[in-house]
Amino acid sequence: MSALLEAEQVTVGYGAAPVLHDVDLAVPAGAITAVLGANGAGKTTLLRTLSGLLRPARGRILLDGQDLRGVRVEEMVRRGVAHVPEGRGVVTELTVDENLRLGGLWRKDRADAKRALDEVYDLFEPLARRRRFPGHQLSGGERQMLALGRALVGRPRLLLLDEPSLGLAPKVTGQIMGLLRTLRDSTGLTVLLVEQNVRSALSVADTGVVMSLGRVVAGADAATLREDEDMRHAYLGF
Ligand SMILES: Nc1ncnc2c1ncn2[C@@H]1O[C@H](COP(=O)(O)OP(=O)(O)OP(=O)(O)O)[C@@H](O)[C@H]1O
Repeated sequence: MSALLEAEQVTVGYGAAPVLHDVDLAVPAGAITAVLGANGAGKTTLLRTLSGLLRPARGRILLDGQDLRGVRVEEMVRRGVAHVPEGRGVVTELTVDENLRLGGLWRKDRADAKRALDEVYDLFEPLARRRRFPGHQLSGGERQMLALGRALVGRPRLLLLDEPSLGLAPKVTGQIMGLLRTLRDSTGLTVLLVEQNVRSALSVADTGVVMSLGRVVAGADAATLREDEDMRHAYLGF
């Protein structure tokens, strides 16, 4: 499998002290990759760096083999990279419909933006029923659907998802994981999924990387990670 996105020897932090150290990562195209690790391991920082929100102090990020140095976040979106941050980022004062339309505003092909919006309503029936509801009236699961749906309206090639299961009932988490699989299979979507919920992440992912203290300490296919008892005990807590 070829890599859609790569990090090479990336070191990055918020101030002088690095949070990520010499991180190498290859995100295979058309697959779901889970990023696992304890609190504070650097998973969110990795996602923010890959989406262009944080600039590496050293190392480089490549999309389709092209160095992303100097590429702005808006341009990343145009190139098909969508980042759904932890906390969901729904605009609570706007309606469901307005939130979803925000995800397609930048697109020149207005007819396809409309089609993508309709597809999201087909995927997320609870959103279709609540089109005119303001974001603050939605449940946690619905907000998560909305954040995901808004990203999908932009027809991304790569979805960077931070903790989509946070605060959700297991059933809703299962639905979201199932949807990621469906999108991978039907559209070839590439997903990088940060999750505390290791079991659910490894149940849906094709491959996984394990982070500890700002470093990638392991990378393997998901089945291998599920079965590696030493790894599970040392880093994954189950
Ligand atoms: N905005 C920030 N400013 C300074 N330090 C930060 C900032 N955000 C995160 N850090 C630090 O970077 C380290 C890695 O945090 P990060 O959020 O990337 O980890 P994580 O693996 O995503 O953990 P969690 O699951 O708790 O979100 C932590 O030590 C954290 O305190």
